[in-house]
Amino acid sequence: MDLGKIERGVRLILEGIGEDPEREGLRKTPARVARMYAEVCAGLTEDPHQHFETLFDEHHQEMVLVRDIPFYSMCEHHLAPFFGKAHVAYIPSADGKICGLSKLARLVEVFAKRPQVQERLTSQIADTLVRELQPQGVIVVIEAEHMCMSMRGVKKPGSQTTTSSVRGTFKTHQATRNEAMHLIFAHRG
Ligand SMILES: Nc1nc2c(ncn2[C@@H]2O[C@H](COP(=O)(O)OP(=O)(O)OP(=O)(O)O)[C@@H](O)[C@H]2O)c(=O)[nH]1
Ligand SMILES: [Zn+2]
Repeated sequence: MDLGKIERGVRLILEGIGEDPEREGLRKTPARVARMYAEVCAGLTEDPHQHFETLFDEHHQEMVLVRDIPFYSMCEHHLAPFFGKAHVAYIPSADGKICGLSKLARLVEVFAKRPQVQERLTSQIADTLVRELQPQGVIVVIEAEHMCMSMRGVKKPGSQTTTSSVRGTFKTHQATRNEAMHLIFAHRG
């Protein structure tokens, strides 16, 4: 990550909007923003595989669901935040390979912390789980609000975008898919 380059860019933006980057309140802003971008885009330099080096053998042939995983990402069109909740479910492989529950949330983080579109975020999580766990099925549902739609442009605060990526059994077996959707959404009444 080239922090100096980001700093120079932020300084140019400040000049571009007619601000004085040398005034007291803004003097450290380019450096702060550079550190912020390094943090919110840290997933670009992370390999999701690192989170799946430790797996457990457990003959659990039913669904595992972690619901309501909060995330923050950056829309790649406007570099404005989009944020919400991810729900990640899988059915372990026939030979019974499971991962630590936190790893599902870590996977969301790796792909959220980079310039994204919600559709790709959803499918990257699903496809990585397929690759790492060879599960019988995976379903990923993401609900998010996009600041580029809330505070600018079409200005529709509160609008929620839902995306899903469905693999394996969840795709071929309607009842299994319905069960996952029920577990994800039913608690909302
Ligand atoms: N499919 C998809 N679109 C997104 C996402 N985040 C933002 N967008 C959209 O990206 C589009 C970019 O459209 P453009 O017409 O190039 O940009 P714009 O003129 O700023 O568009 P407006 O937002 O409509 O003002 C907008 O419609 C955004 O709502 C996302 O995660 N997925
Ligand atoms: Zn946007």
